[in-house]
Amino acid sequence: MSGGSSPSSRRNSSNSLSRDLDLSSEQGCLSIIVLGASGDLAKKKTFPALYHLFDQGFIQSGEVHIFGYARSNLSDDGLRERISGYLKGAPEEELSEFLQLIKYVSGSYDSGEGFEKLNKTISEYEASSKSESYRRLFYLALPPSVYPSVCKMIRTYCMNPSSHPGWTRVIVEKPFGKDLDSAEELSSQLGELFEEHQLYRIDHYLGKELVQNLLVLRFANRFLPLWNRDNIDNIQIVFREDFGTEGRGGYFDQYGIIRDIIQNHLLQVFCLVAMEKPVSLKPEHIRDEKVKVLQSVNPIKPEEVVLGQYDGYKDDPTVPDESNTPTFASVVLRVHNERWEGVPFILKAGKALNSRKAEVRVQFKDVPGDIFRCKKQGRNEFVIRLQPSEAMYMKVTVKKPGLEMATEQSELDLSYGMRYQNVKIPEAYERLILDTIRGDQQHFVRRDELKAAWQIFTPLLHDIDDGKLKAVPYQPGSRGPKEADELSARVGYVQTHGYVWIPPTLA
Ligand SMILES: NC(=O)C1=CN([C@@H]2O[C@H](COP(=O)(O)OP(=O)(O)OC[C@H]3O[C@@H](n4cnc5c(N)ncnc54)[C@H](OP(=O)(O)O)[C@@H]3O)[C@@H](O)[C@H]2O)C=CC1
Ligand SMILES: O=C1O[C@H](COP(=O)(O)O)[C@@H](O)[C@H](O)[C@H]1O
Repeated sequence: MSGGSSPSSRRNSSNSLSRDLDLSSEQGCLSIIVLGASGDLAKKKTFPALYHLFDQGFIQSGEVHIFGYARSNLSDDGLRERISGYLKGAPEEELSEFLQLIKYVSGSYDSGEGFEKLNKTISEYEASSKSESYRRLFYLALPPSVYPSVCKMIRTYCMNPSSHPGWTRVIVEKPFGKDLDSAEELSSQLGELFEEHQLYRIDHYLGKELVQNLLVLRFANRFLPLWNRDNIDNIQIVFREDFGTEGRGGYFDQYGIIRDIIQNHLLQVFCLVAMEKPVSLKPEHIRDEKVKVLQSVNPIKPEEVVLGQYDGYKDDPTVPDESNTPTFASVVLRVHNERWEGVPFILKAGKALNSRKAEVRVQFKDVPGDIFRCKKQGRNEFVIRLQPSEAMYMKVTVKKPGLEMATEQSELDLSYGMRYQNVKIPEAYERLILDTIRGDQQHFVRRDELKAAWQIFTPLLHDIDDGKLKAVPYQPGSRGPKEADELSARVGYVQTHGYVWIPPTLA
């Protein structure tokens, strides 16, 4: 938690940034409305992200007001108290200044009454602000089942008044549907109410520092023409969590790990790893390339899928005894294009495993004409660790220091904790909310991208739902089913043995 800077110095830093980014067209009175304000996501992610934006001067008193909306009967102070529970350690003065920006409005998600009241509260604040333009940002921290009715209410009662310039934007959270048909239905319902440029489909992985860095890494460097089937043998995109579905079994059981993690978070990472260079950094150019690569993915072969369910998952009373929902999956994607033909992309995610990490591991082919017996040392691997402890490292074979001409594996290492010691890496939600305020859709999922993503996974998901593919049991705290490592080996991944990393020290 940062602190210590005075509100005026925070404002100055924000002003200079605004100037650099030429955000003058994005000024005026800003209302941020968090729908589902009493819920988990709002408490744990949305309000803390708003606080951090405030703390850094990106949103400021006098310009912004925050409204919480939910069914619960709460007072302004009641909501503020809940939020401050998740902002422990924040300097008291700043926290209290931030909390004073928050108002609570209670109402249901499907009746005009509550939304009329909400609109009235926002309008009173706007009128008192004396601003020319009004910006309204709605954040739906809600279950997707209520998106259509809530969006209809926003459209009917709460749009930015046409008498004032400005905008209305809506952030929606995943899951966007359960399969291709349901996602398309949801997209059509929302599409009838809002234009695509007003909708921000959030995938918080796109707000992570090293995910955003993928584009820079690939397209701002000269050494990565190696990034193709001639040099790369296989690529793994891995998500591991060392805790189970604790308390979320009821939700999780309806979705499973493929819908929860792979179809969205890992597939977005896949897009950035596999797509071609966009024409420019314009959001539409980037998203065009993502759609293209998604459309080049071949149908998934059932023999290139391993599903697992950890022992004890069904002990949760909200999970049915006969559940076949996977808590672990390893799925091989194959891309039918000139760059990637023949290179397996192994997308692997699991809960209740032996470690927590998310990474991209690019494994290169064996060295041809191997005079140094490199094969024994292991292949070159380029690892981009998204979390925890952000890092990029390339495992390389080098001469072992000494008199002998011996080799060993070492690493070219960019550990963020070492290289950027005084830099605070922002939370994903912080960035993405700021992007929405600025109208930058680069890191949000476009409708056709979502459709292409569901097209890849829907046949597999239907087979799982129909019980045609079974989840094998695995021990909590393990690596997951051994069948997953066997699948990786079968499609070409060669595990390196004997590599030991010695963390660098400052001395
Ligand atoms: N800057 C930094 O912070 C750096 C840190 N390191 C650290 O050094 C250690 C070793 O690095 P590295 O070799 O890259 O990473 P790991 O040893 O974590 O993993 C190497 C690969 O082996 C796989 N693997 C692990 N166990 C098995 C198994 N039993 N069967 C089959 N496959 C297996 C992993 O799969 P899976 O992903 O499924 O686990 C992964 O693909 C790590 O702890 C790493 O974080 C190294 C370099 C730089
Ligand atoms: O979207 C989700 O992500 C979290 C993991 O997010 P991370 O930023 O901590 O990696 C996961 O626990 C949850 O099941 C899923 O819905």
